[in-house]
Amino acid sequence: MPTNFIAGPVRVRVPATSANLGPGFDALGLALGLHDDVSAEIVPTGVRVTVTGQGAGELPDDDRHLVVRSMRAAFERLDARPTGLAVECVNRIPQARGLGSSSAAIVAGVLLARALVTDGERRLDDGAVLRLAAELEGHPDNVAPCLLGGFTVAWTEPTGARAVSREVAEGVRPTVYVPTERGLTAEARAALPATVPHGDAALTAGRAALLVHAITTDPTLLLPATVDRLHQDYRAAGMPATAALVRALREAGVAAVVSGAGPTVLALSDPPEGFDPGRDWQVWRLPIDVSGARVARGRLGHAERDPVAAGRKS
Ligand SMILES: Nc1ncnc2c1ncn2[C@@H]1O[C@H](COP(=O)(O)OP(=O)(O)O)[C@@H](O)[C@H]1O
Ligand SMILES: N[C@@H](CCOP(=O)(O)O)C(=O)O
Repeated sequence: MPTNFIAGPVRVRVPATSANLGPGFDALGLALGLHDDVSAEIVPTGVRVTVTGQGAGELPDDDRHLVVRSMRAAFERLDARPTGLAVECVNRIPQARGLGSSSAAIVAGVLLARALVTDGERRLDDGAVLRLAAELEGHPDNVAPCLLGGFTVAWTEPTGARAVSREVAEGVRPTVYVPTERGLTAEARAALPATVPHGDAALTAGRAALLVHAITTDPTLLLPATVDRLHQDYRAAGMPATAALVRALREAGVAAVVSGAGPTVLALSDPPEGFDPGRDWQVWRLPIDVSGARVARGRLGHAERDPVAAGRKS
């Protein structure tokens, strides 16, 4: 049976995410109140991508664009063949910084493709969307909070990725310290060893379990709960300023970790009055995104087209 497309554009708002949260490598993640807005429409021919904000003038404007590649992957699952695509991206999530920009682009693409197909939700349910997005990203810990919002635990079974989302306790106050320099996740993953000492694995597993309790119930435990021995030390040489800031914040009693694969630093509690991060970081206090990716009919409106998110001008 031929696939039918809906008439007119659809849009999606996708949150930034911070993965790992210290000990939860490739498993734990948090959705943050900083978003990309993307719209897509079926057009008679060709592929056209416009980008405003982060990545404008750098990202490809054709089939190589990650949103389009993700749409293509979803269309394939849906057995749908669009004639052409027009995509508009308003990006606020800094790219290659450890804030899940690639996952946001992938989730946007998969959800937009599904929304453009008339019976898309029936043919690609939410579980299938998570599985496909995790497959495209290569690990599930960013796409899970991006889709579900809140704090998520993700894991992979033989059939693919799964995830649960939990509400975050009051008193968890995320701040991100975003540097100018970039770091590609693929390169940071290449810095990891194939095996780790049993003691490091055991310690980290215990802290990851404690973190689920700390972040959902008792934030006073966040400092011990964010100790990791699986990835941050191995990656420190590639991001010395990040490692130094994590250390300084932790010595000041702040539950700070490398955000994702870095080089952004995530603090889950407030720094002491007058704390000086010591160089030119962009420092953003971000709310938690509780709803995850949201899809709607229609093109981007005036508010969605503002590339600078409210409160993000520090
Ligand atoms: N909004 C976007 N649109 C298109 N491509 C993107 C977007 N965000 C990220 N990417 C692609 O993903 C790369 C960064 O991915 P990655 O190294 O995983 O960093 P991050 O931690 O930001 O996800 C970018 O260099 C770019 O190629
Ligand atoms: N678990 C992954 C998380 C990568 O997150 P990103 O935001 O840097 O893409 C890893 O640590 O490699």
